[in-house]
Amino acid sequence: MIALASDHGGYELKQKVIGYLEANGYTCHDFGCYSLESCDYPEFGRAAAEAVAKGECEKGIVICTTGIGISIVANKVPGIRCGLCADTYSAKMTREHNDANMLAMGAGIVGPNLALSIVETFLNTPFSGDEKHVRRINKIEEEVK
Ligand SMILES: O=C(CO)[C@H](O)[C@H](O)COP(=O)(O)O
Repeated sequence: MIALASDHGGYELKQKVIGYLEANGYTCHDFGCYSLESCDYPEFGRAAAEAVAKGECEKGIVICTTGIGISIVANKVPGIRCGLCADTYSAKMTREHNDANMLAMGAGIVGPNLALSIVETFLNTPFSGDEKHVRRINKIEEEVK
């Protein structure tokens, strides 16, 4: 189960991502928004992040115009490591090194084809499990206690 959320700026790209995910066998839980009407990204991004933090969804993908605001919101939820990615290298590295459980993208930054490549890379790259990365992630979790 993948949690998704966007504001109006990310709505159309989110619909494309949902279509891609469902076509590839994923189940999606869309926490909103549900139209192009202007809205506030914090409420939707927080709802998706809380579902991931509680284990109700395995991973989350959040989208606004830049990806910045909604990634800030997601990263304020304890247990969330949300990587803002505009390229597939970052998507690979945020899984391998940061064990990111959420991906943020900016619909005004990445086009739909690149966005779907980023999503595919993010979902199919495992955490490396390297001791140094585990240690660093544990330090992140200590910082937010
Ligand atoms: O990228 C964003 C936050 O980081 C938002 O999508 C953006 O700020 C929305 O702006 P507007 O209401 O002017 O469309």
